[in-house]
Amino acid sequence: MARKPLVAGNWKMNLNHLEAIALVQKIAFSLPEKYYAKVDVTVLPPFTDIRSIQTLVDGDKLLLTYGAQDLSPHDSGAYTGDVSGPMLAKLGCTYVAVGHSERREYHAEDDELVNRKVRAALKHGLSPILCVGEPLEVREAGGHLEHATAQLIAGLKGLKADQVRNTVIAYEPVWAIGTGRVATPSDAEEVCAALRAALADKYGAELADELRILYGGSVKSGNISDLVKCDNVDGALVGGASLDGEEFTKLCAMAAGGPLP
Ligand SMILES: O=C(CO)COP(=O)(O)O
Repeated sequence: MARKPLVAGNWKMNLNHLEAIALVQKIAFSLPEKYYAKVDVTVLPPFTDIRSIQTLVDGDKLLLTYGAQDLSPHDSGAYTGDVSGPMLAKLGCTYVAVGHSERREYHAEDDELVNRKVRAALKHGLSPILCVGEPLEVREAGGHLEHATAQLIAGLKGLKADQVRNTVIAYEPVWAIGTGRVATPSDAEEVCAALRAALADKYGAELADELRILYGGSVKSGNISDLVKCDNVDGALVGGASLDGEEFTKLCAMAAGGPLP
């Protein structure tokens, strides 16, 4: 089955709302509309930027979507500093990243919490981008397939096939994030294929075939083509390169199969 690639720009803790508007305008201006037939493009800004982006996307009827980098497992209540699924849904978010390795590391998020966040996202009509991936020592010890697969299964625990249909998986090896050390296409394919096999095992081949599995970690316009040529890599979760409008636009065009005119 041909899955439409998705390129998601994870801005992390960068860009205020004015800078966000400028970047989204730049992407909208630089990526011709016809590319959206071949690639879905989304940006995941900090929470403080989302309302501004919503206004711009709605007002100018832009074809890109947007989402958030995290959400609370709760719907509302005394959870100082948290932002809930209903709040993000109300802002028109399509996606929300869950279980990014930076959240797991700096906020001590474990698989159980990640699973609750995946459920919260799905409950409110948001597509979770469930991030999995091994640290360097696990890769060096040869445990990367087991590690990523275990995180995937734990993140989706208790969910039925119908519920996971709107989920996106992102394989992001920790050693490739922000290091300039991109996984080789065959490394990425090996893990993404194993993740799809695990999904097929649990939910059946038909659903596993539909779900998009992204690769993330030092993706740039110069290496995206070889990654998306892999059978089981359906796009990218992009950090640093998503902050530069020109570079990100080029990257999206390459993911769609060709350079910009
Ligand atoms: O963490 C990432 C995306 O979520 C990857 O970051 P870089 O593209 O900067 O390596």
